Amino acid sequence: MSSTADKAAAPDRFWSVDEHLDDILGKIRPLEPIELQLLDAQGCVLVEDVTVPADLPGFDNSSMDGYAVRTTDVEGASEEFPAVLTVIGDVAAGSGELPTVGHGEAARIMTGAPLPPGAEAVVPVEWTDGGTGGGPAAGMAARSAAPDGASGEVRIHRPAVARAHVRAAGSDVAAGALALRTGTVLGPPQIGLLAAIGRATVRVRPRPRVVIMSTGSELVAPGESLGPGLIHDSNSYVLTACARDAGAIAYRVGAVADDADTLRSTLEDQLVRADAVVTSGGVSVGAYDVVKETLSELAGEEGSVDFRKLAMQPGKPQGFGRVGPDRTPLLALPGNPVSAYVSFELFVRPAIRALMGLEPHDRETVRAVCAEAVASSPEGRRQFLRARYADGKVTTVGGPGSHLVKALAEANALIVVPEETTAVEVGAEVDVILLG
Ligand SMILES: Nc1nc2c(c(=O)[nH]1)N[C@H]1C(S)=C(S)[C@@H](COP(=O)(O)OP(=O)(O)OC[C@H]3O[C@@H](n4cnc5c(N)ncnc54)[C@H](O)[C@@H]3O)O[C@H]1N2
Ligand code: MOO
Repeated sequence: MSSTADKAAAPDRFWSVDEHLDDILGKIRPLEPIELQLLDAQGCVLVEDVTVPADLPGFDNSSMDGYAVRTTDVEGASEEFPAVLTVIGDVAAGSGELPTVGHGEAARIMTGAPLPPGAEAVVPVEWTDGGTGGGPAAGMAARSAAPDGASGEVRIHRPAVARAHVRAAGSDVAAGALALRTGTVLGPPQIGLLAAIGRATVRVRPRPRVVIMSTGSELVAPGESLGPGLIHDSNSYVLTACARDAGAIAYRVGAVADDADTLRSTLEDQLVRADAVVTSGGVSVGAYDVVKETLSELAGEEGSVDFRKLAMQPGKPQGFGRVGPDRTPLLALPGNPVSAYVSFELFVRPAIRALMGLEPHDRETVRAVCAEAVASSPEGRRQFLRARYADGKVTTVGGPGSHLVKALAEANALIVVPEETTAVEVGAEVDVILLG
């Protein structure tokens, strides 16, 4: 990592990709935990050990629709010589009052219903006549259509061992056991487990609120017509989508004009709802690069943002700092659309994950064979080429131009050409970041 003294000594030096990322991650702390409703906690990191308050399942219950019986009553039963039992009633899922099954008796029972006292096993309805007096039943008639099914006689065609088709209380997880350990990322199955054990809320690190601001007086919102020299603002959309995809709650701010006062006041307004701010555009060396101009002048309570050149392509000009009274992290990305996207992947995505208390890096990098040559790559810069990866092979899509959004939309990977490599031959192996 570069010290302040290094920077003062060489203000124009190129930062490596790793130095810039280290600088960002070194200054980002995970957000303070809060209690969230289960569904709001999806994708978040748990910050408590969750123990199971009561057995799951909470009671012995049937795993099949069938008949709850005593095993001795069905010993030796067959289709030819069925055991004939008196049906004493129904036990449906949710039944609170249970009939006691005595000798020579059976209760018709539904999947998930509590095993009634006296019964030792469940015989699936397909192994009975379903109370019809005919051959093997395919299922039970609906209670609404045949209320008498809960009475009369049933012929059982097979014997049953004790506990057959019975799910024991606590067989999923017992009371007092650890359900989920602190640090667990809450995906759908973990949320399901929490709900099953009765937890309505959990303590997690929240999703960061990320404000996305694109800048540029040439930008017009999609859906609006273009005047001369104007273009549609795509960066704020792609970056908002990226931020959501990374796990953030993203707030897209419409394009801000290249005007220092507007930028400053918009930023001030947005800081109240931001755990991080991402800007695009205005970080290069032009006369209208207002982000750089405005944010590099911040001082004292306003925080500070450092603008630097990175040894990468695309994504050379970048800014990073902390702004406002809460020292909210701000990442200023270059405006070229591909540069903005690649910069998000490399720097903002890990930053969002760090705010959530997650391992910053989640994109998989694999080795792949280049199916076509890369004619040239700038020496001293790590190049990220848009590509399609499949079955161990990778092919570039589009060229290296940072404006090629169609090719970006076709890519599923980035080829990483190292700083010292200036060309890649067909058949050579390269690192490929899979974009997921
Ligand atoms: N003389 C130099 N010129 C440039 C250099 C340099 O080193 N010397 N660096 C180039 C590189 S590399 C990049 S990347 C860009 C970065 O420029 P800015 O961050 O200042 O971005 P802008 O000038 O605002 O825009 C660049 C380009 O991208 C388009 N753009 C911007 N915002 C959006 C948006 N929200 N949606 C769609 N397109 C957007 C904008 O119209 C420009 O075409 O600077 C190079 N120049
Ligand atoms: O670095 Mo720029 O991001 O090459 O187009």
